[in-house]
Amino acid sequence: MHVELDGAIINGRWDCSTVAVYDGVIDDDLRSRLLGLLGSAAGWQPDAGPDVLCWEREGFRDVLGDKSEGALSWGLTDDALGRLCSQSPTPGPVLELQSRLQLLIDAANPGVACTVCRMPPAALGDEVPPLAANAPTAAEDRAAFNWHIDADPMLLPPSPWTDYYSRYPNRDPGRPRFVTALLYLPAEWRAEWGAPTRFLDTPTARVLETTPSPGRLILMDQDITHSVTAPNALAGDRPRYSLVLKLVVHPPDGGPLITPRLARSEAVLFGSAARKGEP
Ligand SMILES: O=C(O)CCC(=O)C(=O)O
Ligand SMILES: [Fe+2]
Repeated sequence: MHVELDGAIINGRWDCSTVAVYDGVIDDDLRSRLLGLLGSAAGWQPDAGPDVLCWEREGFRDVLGDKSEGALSWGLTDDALGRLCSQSPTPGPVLELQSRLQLLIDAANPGVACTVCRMPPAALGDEVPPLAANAPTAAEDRAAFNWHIDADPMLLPPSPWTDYYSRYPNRDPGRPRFVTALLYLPAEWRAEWGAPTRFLDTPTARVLETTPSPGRLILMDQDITHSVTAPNALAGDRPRYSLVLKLVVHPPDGGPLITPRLARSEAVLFGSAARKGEP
């Protein structure tokens, strides 16, 4: 599935955000090794609940690092997050994920050499890690999962990044595109357990949902308003684990001013994205 939403004219150019859903990019072996990074030991049973040596109850941590009061959901401890984000060395499964994402972007942009990088600390500061994980469960306070954006190159705080690139609309041709890779990690997830990710088409208030499925990968623009939802009671205690990797996709240096694509196929237009050319 490759969907466009949030259609608008930006700087005289028709612009839409993308949500692209990929099955089969993350095979079961890589899925289970990535899930293993969210626990401390081989004996951990992911379906029984988050490993308390790596997870704690906290407010949902969005890109601003807020811990909203009273809304308790599971978040990785600082130590576990540090291990996940480490680049000395980078955990093997994360390296492999990154190289598959580069191949996927290569395939989506034939003949155009785009480069996939982690969101650098120069853009959002050291407080916002480029990797995060979620483990919503049915028992949780649903208010914990707010609508949010991950980041927007137009709304960055002053930083070395804005010194260099200034602020610009995401998807501006020739500029780095802010993209999030979201991965569903449970070994099994049934439709009746719910917990979709929701994406808001702001101009029409219509909501697009992606259904969790083992190893399913979502590539999405970071400026889309979206939210996690909690599983429903049929899921029991089972957490719906997801891994989130914040990326920037650079178009080629000095080449034609293009916007890197997130999928090769033609997009289905959702909500306001279908309004192109309307008065
Ligand atoms: O797990 C999900 O459905 C989305 C997670 C998310 O939006 C985030 O961690 O920023
Ligand atoms: Fe998010």
